[in-house]
Amino acid sequence: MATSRAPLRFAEAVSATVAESARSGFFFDFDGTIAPIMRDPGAVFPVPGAVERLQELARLVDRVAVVSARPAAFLSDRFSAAPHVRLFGLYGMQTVIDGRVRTDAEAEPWTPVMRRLAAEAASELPGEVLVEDKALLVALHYRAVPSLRGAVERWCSHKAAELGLREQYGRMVVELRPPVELDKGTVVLRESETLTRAWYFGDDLSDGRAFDALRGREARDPAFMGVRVAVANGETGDELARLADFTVDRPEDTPTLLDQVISAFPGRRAASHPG
Ligand SMILES: O=P(O)(O)OC[C@H]1O[C@H](O[C@H]2O[C@H](CO)[C@@H](O)[C@H](O)[C@H]2O)[C@H](O)[C@@H](O)[C@@H]1O
Repeated sequence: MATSRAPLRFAEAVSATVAESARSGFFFDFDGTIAPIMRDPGAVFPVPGAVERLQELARLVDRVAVVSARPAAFLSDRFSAAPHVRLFGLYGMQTVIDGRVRTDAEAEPWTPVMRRLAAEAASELPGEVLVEDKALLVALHYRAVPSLRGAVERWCSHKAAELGLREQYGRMVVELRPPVELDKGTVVLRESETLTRAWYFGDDLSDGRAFDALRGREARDPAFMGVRVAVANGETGDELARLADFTVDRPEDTPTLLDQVISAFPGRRAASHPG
């Protein structure tokens, strides 16, 4: 099921992780990686078995985290049954500490700008564009009408230049966000500082930053092993898969791959799959 894309063999990656479990970590993107892609972002829940696998892994290694563009409150709701899983939302601009959402101090002052931007998007763009107002981020979805991609991209480029914002392209979505130096790569780099093994699972362009962060760390520290797992999909193309050590075909396969990891720990069986 897992396909090796590089010299690293899956069994080697697993045994090296088990051998250094106290200094190992697993990091997961959410949408398209451990959750299905759907028309309505609000209707998305993790694939069957994902929450249980992440919680199980969190008992076995130093840390497990979800690193997503979703708001931290959304992640908190979806992972309420996995209290040991760390949650980083809005590309690291939010995190959940002791059950409370904390927002990055540099990003927070941009809230009024981003709220106004969401209102402008709703009034200036065609009604078929779904405006997802995430308080500090505005996501403009054209999944319902893919032919609106050009109009959405032009509007975003214009607004980014006018307001000094950053653009992030994704799966039938363009996002505008404050110009703070946080992304999935900076989160993973910081969170894996004390680790010698770190796995990252992703499906989209923004996940490339996390893959790059692991590569960079490997280059600086020969004792460090990064493991990149891509969830293949036609929308992102093969760009991420080419950078990955292993690929799975769809989010529903991620828990199955995690079963292979979990069952390698002494005395462990994977959590039973509810699906
Ligand atoms: O970092 P992620 O957790 O992968 O979040 C990336 C974006 O995911 C969501 O959009 C994507 O999934 C939607 C639901 O399946 C789908 O309708 C949309 O076309 C995809 O782009 C989320 O709604 C965005 O806010 C995230 O930026």
